[in-house]
Amino acid sequence: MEPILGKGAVASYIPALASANPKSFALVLTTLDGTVYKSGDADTPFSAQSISKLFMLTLALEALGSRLWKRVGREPSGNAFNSISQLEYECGIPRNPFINAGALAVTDAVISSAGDHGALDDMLTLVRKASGSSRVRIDPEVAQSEREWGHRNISLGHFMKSFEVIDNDVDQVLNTYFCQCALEMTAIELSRAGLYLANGGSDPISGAKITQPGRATRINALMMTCGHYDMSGDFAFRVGLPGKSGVGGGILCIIPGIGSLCAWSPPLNEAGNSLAGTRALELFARRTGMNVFRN
Ligand SMILES: NC(=O)CC[C@H](N)C(=O)O
Repeated sequence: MEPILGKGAVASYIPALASANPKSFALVLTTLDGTVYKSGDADTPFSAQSISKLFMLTLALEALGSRLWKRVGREPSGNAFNSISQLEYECGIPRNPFINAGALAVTDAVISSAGDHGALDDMLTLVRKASGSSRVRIDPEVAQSEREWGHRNISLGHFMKSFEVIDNDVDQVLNTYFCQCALEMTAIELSRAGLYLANGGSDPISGAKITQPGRATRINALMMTCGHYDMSGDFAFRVGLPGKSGVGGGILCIIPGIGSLCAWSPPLNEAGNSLAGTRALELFARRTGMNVFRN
C-alpha cells in the first residue's frame, strides 16, 4: 500500500492554515491513569478549529441542559460542515452542534449564560483545566484570518438571526466563533483534554468535575454520529470510536473507560477531515481492538 502521509490537501481558506507542514504527524494516547503514549510531532501546537466545538458544547449543556435541543438538533446533516442550504427549509435550526451553523447556535447560548468574563474565556478556562496546561491559547493571527475570510460563516450567522435562532448580537457571536476556531493546542494537550469524556465527565487526573456523566455520554454519541460531517458514517465504520475533527488536521477520539486519543496530520480529505489522521486511527483501532462496536 502507498504511504498516505502528505496526500490530501491542507486547508487553504486562510493563509495561517495553508502554511502548515503537510508532513507533520502526531498520534497520542492518554489513558485514564495519566500515562501518555506519543509518537511524531506530539509537542507541536496546531489549530484545533472545529475540535473547539466540543468544549463550547460542554459549556452550553452545563448552562442550558436539555433546553439546548430547542435551538440545535442531534442528527447528522449529510452536508458539508459549512452548508447553508438545509438551514432554509429547516427554519434556521441547525442539524447538530458540530456543523458550523450548529456551533454558532451553541456559542450564542454560551454567550447568553456567561458572566462578565465571557464565553471565550469560559471555554479557555475549561480547556486549560481539562488539558492541565495553561499554555493553551487563542492564536490571534488565525482568529484575524477567520474573521477576514469568514464570509460563509457570517452568512450563516445572519441567516440564522433572520429566523430568530440567534439571541445575541450576530457580530459578537461570530467574533467569539472565529476566536474559538483559533484555539491552539498540541496533540498531547488535546489528548489529555478529552479524558473527561472517557471518564464520566470528570478529569481522572485532577478529579475536576467538568460535566455530568450523562452529558459526557451524550457528547460521545454526537461525536460518533456527527463528528466528521458528511463522512461521520465512514469514520464510525472504519474507526468505531467517537471522534471530532477540525480543518487544522486534528482528530480527537474518545475511548470510553480507557482514554483519549489525538491524531494530527494537516492534509484533509474531501469532507475536511485529516486523511492520514483518519487512517492512523483506523489502524490503531484495528490493531488494539479499541472500537466501541467490537464484541
Ligand atoms: N471544520 C472546521 O474545522 C471548520 C472550522 C472553520 N474555522 C470554519 O469555520 O469553517
